[in-house]
Amino acid sequence: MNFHSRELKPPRLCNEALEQPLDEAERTAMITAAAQKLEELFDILRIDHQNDHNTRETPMRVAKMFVEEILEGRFTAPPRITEFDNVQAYDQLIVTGPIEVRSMCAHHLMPIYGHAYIGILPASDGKIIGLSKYDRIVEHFTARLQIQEEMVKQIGQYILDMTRPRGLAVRISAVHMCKTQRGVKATRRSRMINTYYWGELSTNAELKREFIDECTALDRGCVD
Ligand SMILES: Nc1nc2c(ncn2[C@@H]2O[C@H](COP(=O)(O)OP(=O)(O)OP(=O)(O)O)[C@@H](O)[C@H]2O)c(=O)[nH]1
Repeated sequence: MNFHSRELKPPRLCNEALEQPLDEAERTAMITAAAQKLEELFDILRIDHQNDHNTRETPMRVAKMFVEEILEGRFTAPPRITEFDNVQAYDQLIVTGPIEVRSMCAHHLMPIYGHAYIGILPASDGKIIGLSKYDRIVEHFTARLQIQEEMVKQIGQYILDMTRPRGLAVRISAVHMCKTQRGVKATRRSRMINTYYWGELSTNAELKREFIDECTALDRGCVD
């Protein structure tokens, strides 16, 4: 699709971002084009979006929701990261979470929701990033069509590139509504949990155990 002078090539994967973030005019053009296609979809599904007061604005609403919310991470730049020098050479495990995960599954376009936990083993001569930035990074990489295995790796790789820690772990525990609301109609308590480890966290069993224990405590709300 061509918006104005710039050609917006689709990235190879649905969970990758465009080469350049959308500018305001491109964003508006994308929403308008998507709304027109959604109107066509409604026509095919025999939903009278012109006369039914409940669905009159829905194609535009849904188009906006996709571009500005659900897939926002494909169309915007990754969050700006504030780095601090690791002045005290802090080199022990830091665990942060739960961080809200709100995403959409690439196969059925159904919500994925749950929590992320991040474990960082900083390098004593490296950088420390602001705590809130982990939440922003998760928000950015989950606002795409995702599968959980790739989501943890994308989040981790970005943190790795930004901070070069000695070790890193990214864990997500989430409900996939493609499994609970349709198909096998699994119980809503059914979740998928996966963890990806890098550096010392991938080789040191004690550190892994410490990370999992902290996640379990945070998950149970044991830590105030
Ligand atoms: N490994 C993995 N599988 C996922 C994820 N999200 C959804 N799935 C699964 O991907 C599969 C989708 O492919 P298909 O088997 O072609 O879809 P389907 O015929 O509608 O399958 P059912 O969901 O079993 O009705 C389903 O088994 C989903 O449960 C994810 O994040 N990771």
